[in-house]
Amino acid sequence: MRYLSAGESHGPGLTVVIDGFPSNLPVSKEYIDEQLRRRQMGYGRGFRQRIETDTVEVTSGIRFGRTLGTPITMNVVNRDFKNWTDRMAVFGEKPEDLKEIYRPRPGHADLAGAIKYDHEDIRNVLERASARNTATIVAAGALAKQLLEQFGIEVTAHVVELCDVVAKDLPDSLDELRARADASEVRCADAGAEAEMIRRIDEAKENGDTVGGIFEVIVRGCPIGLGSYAMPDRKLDGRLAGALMSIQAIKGVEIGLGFEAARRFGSKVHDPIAYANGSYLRATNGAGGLEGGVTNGEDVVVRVAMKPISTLYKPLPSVNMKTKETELAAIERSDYCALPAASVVGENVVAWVIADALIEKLGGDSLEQMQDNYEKYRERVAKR
Ligand SMILES: Cc1cc2nc3c(=O)[nH]c(=O)nc-3n(C[C@H](O)[C@H](O)[C@H](O)COP(=O)(O)O)c2cc1C
Ligand SMILES: C=C(O[C@@H]1CC(C(=O)O)=C[C@@H](OP(=O)(O)O)[C@H]1O)C(=O)O
Repeated sequence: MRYLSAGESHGPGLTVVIDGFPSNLPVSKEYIDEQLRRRQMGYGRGFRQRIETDTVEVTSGIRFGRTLGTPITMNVVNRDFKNWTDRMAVFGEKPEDLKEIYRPRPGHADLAGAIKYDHEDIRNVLERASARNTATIVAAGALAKQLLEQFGIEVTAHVVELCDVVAKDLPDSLDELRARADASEVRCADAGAEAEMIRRIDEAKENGDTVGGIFEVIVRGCPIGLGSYAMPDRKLDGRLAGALMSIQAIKGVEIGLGFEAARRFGSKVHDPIAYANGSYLRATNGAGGLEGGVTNGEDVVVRVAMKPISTLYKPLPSVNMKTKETELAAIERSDYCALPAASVVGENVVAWVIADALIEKLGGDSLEQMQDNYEKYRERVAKR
């Protein structure tokens, strides 16, 4: 399964085309739109989210609410485009009084992108580098989630650290964790930490600054055997890390104990194997559900680090690329903290990667064939 996406942040809209999605899956537009709504939420977002109400228009690959097995095209309109028609017109002459951007923002794609693609106006870079595009992978992930649901696989993301504030009081139950994260303005399941996190975002906003943090994604219900150790590019840990790192502003991915494993003796890292009631069990999950790049039947647990937003309302020094003079970086309307939104993006990205691995394992032409193959595979696994 693969997808391509397109669209500028303030252009007419975004498009995603998905190829290789199985046929006959009942899918709901409301579910996709709900994922898009969740992505727009979160304390610390900028004014843009008050303009947009993201929903999909599906123009191919679905008929009477079921996937056809053919390319699925989904479009999301940029409502803000109507305010940008002078600056973002697709055709026509460039206005003489167009305000161009020459002062790259440290941390954004501005400098490297302008040099790489020979652009004078940095807007030509930032429009596509923008995380506005994450709406497309969320729409794709929303389809993936509906597929995973058929196989009892669920994916949940929640914020575990924001700047220097760490969530500590987390429930054991995944349902409770999800309910609390969904009810939280920062998608954090620890109410005490949430209040402190909100204070950090306020502090950043007051100081013209920004904050990032860490979110965790948990996948429950994966069968043993998704991914493979046989070739490096088939390893599911690498595929998850690659997909998550490709989200804007993501700078680190840990699986299971992650970096902490490097600090411990092996006996305190690896998960002893037991067998009871017809299945293999682990009392611990330091591996985060992945050994050799293959799911081992435990929860897949991934932690993802997001850097603070690059655009600072109190900007850092930069260089005017026209004059080469030292000047402060440009200011674009911006979020102060987009960690809660990024966690929703991460949840949908992980759903996409897991669904892709499931299709690979079970054969992805139709839902029925996948279900038959799943039943047979489960029977085999139960005999081992
Ligand atoms: C949901 C989300 C919202 C974001 N909002 C902004 C923003 O408002 N302003 C900004 O400068 N960067 C924002 N970013 C981050 C930039 O898009 C990102 O830093 C930039 O494209 C450079 O890519 P890199 O950080 O991956 O190197 C956001 C990222 C995410 C995931
Ligand atoms: C538009 C979205 O995020 C944008 C991501 C973004 C960036 O530089 O990445 C910059 C901001 O764009 P604008 O200047 O239009 O407010 C964010 O709002 C979105 O997530 O829907």
